[in-house]
Amino acid sequence: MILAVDIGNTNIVVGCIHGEEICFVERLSTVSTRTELEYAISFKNVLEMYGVSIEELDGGIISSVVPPVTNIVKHSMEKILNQKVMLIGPGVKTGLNVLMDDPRQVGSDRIVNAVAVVHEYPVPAAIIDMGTATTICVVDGKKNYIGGAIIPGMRIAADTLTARTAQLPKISLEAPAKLIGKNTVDCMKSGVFYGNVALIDGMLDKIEEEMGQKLTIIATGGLAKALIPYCKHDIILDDALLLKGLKIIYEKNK
Ligand SMILES: Nc1ncnc2c1ncn2[C@@H]1O[C@H](COP(=O)(O)OP(=O)(O)O)[C@@H](O)[C@H]1O
Ligand SMILES: CC(C)(COP(=O)(O)O)[C@@H](O)C(=O)NCCC(=O)O
Ligand SMILES: [K+]
Repeated sequence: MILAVDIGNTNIVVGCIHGEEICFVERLSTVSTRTELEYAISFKNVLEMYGVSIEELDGGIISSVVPPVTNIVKHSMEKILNQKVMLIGPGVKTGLNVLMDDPRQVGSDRIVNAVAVVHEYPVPAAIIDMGTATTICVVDGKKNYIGGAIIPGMRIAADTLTARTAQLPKISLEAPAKLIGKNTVDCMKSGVFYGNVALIDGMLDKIEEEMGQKLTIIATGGLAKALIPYCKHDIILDDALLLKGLKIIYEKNK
């Protein structure tokens, strides 16, 4: 069994993978002031909650898009596992052909998601990751990573609307009953929520147009579950996509 960790700008996703089976997926907040010990205690607690003992773990792997937190988390995992932990980055084989101006610039979460997709789903494919940012990544019919888009995440969009105006309150991110809002809060919720639904559908239409073919579409990330069911495209929800990619990369490099 391996301990797989994905450090995002809002949350650290933690999971254990045994063979092909994802045993659990949980989230801790990404907090740059937390210490190695504090993260180690959190990881130990999560493992204990799911009845996983340290002896069952063969190793660990991390993907991070938050450099200031990467080493703190890496060292905390090494403390628990008592061995070196693999970090996605230079020198780690992913098997993915990244056709970008500078492949090193691409966020490791986007690479790892794409590795899982080419392994598990028909290509060409588009991956939507709705986290702090909403990212779209496109894999072509030859399993090349060819690019995508980076969009302000739904929480960022809502919070910026609140922060940069005098009269707009902080809102939660659920779908209001009607698209045409009758009060400030419902108007904001409609704009942010249904606006993002339209954005996803619109981007997918345009991407399929540019590619000249239909794509398999897979969505992941903390906000996907709530929003994707409202989209008109056929979209597969896969909460564990990144963990699956980490497992594949771990096996390739161990
Ligand atoms: N289980 C959940 N249910 C609803 N919203 C969630 C859940 N998990 C995360 N979120 C929301 O998703 C966003 C972060 O998504 P996540 O994929 O964890 O981000 P990142 O990878 O950027 O750290 C936040 O706005 C958070 O409030
Ligand atoms: C685009 C991101 C900020 C998304 O991060 P997240 O929302 O998962 O926290 C991250 O993948 C990143 O920092 N990428 C580097 C730039 C790039 O991918 O081109
Ligand atoms: K992410």
